[in-house]
Amino acid sequence: MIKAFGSCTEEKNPVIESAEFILKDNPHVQLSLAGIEDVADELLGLIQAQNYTPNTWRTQPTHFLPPTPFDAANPRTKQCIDWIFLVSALNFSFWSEHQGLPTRYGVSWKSSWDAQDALEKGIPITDPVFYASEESCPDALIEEIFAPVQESQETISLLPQRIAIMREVGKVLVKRAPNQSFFGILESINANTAKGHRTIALLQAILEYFPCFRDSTTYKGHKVYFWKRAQILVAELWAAFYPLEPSIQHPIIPDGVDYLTMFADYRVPQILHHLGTLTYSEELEIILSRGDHLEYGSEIECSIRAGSILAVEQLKARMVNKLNKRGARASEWKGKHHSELSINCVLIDFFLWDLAKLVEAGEFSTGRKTAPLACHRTRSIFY
Ligand SMILES: Nc1nc2c(c(CN[C@H]3C=C[C@H](O)[C@@H]3O)cn2[C@@H]2O[C@H](COP(=O)(O)O)[C@@H](O)[C@H]2O)c(=O)[nH]1
Repeated sequence: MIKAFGSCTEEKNPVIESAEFILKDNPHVQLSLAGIEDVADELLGLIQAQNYTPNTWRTQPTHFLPPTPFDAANPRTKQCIDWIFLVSALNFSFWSEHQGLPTRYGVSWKSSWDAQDALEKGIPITDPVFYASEESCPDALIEEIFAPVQESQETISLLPQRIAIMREVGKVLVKRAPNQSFFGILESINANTAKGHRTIALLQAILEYFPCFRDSTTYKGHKVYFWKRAQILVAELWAAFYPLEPSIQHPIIPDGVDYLTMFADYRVPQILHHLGTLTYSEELEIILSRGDHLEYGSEIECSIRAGSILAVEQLKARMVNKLNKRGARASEWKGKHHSELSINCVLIDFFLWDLAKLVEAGEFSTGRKTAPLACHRTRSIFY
């Protein structure tokens, strides 16, 4: 049965099918196959040189780390899973009307993304029972958490929607999740789903339980799916709990993330275009330079996201091919913790996102002749 929000199919992620439909004869966005070929080489080189692995996730200063080795009974494990869940629910629309200026929105309170800091201050921010309730976690506290730095001339975008999402997802967890935690959902899926199907079942469950994760729209009369936040939730859980020892099976995402596509936001498309994997129409380039807003679900907005999904699929195919050709899949990966690592869209996406941030901060030069075009401006709860 195809559900209103879409069904994960075993054969192919519907996000890829949607992107293919959108990109066919698309007047605004096309893949540059020559660019993709070169960038695949370039990225492989960078990923290997930097020893970039799923464990790199652990090096981000704001990430709340789980205990190692994995310990289901350690309260921090549940807290970490619930923190990743909450952050993924709120992981949208941070682009600023004041891009590049000191007046842009910046969060003043460390606790807003730093769960460790919040917990130390006695705010149980990872606990759905706490944030589902207006009594224990009033709107005013959420506003305070997202309050801007003094020099900022804007507040966080879509604050009412963020508050509504916290209540919505919190209430679902409190009512329906075993142990009132996302960890309960995860454990129940892993226990009740056949081997090889658990990642898909998890993605499907996220879409079923939480309407605010259903990132889909209609393109030329056809239902299309992007599922950015739902997929990145699975991916961040995978990266956060990626074992430090290669011989150990993944404790919570045992079937891996090969099923997932990249997460179509506004930052990764920007770097993919800058690197030369995508070509844009003149009209689209003008729209981006002018900073025009693009409606969620509009044809151009769908096209940008679809282009990024397929560019990363193509990059992955070429990178895997190159590794296989070199016979290097197992032997040449000298990751810090892993001698064996295969490329997937999640790793490429995370690497590109981090790279985009370095380029934006002027800390890395891609050697391209022109600077990146501005990212596209869509105000949406989905990315
Ligand atoms: N495709 C993709 N999009 C990502 C992320 C992340 C962060 N993930 C962490 C996990 C691994 C990485 O190492 C990161 O530390 C955020 N976003 C999206 O970007 C936008 C915010 O951008 P800006 O306004 O510049 O801060 C917003 O739509 C947000 O949802 C990612 O990884 N992939």
